[in-house]
Amino acid sequence: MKKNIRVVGAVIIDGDKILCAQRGMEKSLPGLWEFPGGKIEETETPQSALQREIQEEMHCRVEIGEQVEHTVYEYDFGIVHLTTFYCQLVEGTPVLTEHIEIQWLKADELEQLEWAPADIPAIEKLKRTYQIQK
Ligand SMILES: Nc1nc2c([nH]c(=O)n2[C@H]2C[C@H](O)[C@@H](COP(=O)(O)OP(=O)(O)OP(=O)(O)O)O2)c(=O)[nH]1
Repeated sequence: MKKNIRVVGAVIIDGDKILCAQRGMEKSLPGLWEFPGGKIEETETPQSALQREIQEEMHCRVEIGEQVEHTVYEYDFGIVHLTTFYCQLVEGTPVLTEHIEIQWLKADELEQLEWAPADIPAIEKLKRTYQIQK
């Protein structure tokens, strides 16, 4: 049986732009785009895991808001349960550590990147939400 992997991702919003991060080439899903974040550890809530991951990966602190989307996607290496949350930067600016590249894009530009498959529902939801606001 495949292992279940619980993952959180931060949809960091600054004005009308969203932070996108490109995965390293030595990782699973090499070179695909994702929301910064990672696996939830045993003792963590989704929010505390997200806060820790953003601190570790981006060297900044965020305020975590509403859930954007929850998706379950079966990869060859396991079943990823991905929950994404709206976040605002409250301290520091994101820096590159383990990602290859970061980009700030508008919601309707997100689909220009090649995203990890588990992220597609969140990308579509963000695009719809943005269209309603316009
Ligand atoms: N952080 C993050 N991970 C995602 C997203 N979408 C998606 O399918 N994933 C997958 C990639 C990884 O398999 C897993 C996140 O684990 P991680 O970020 O802690 O793991 P990792 O890449 O450092 O290590 P590994 O999977 O290469 O072992 O979830 C996303 O938007 N953000």
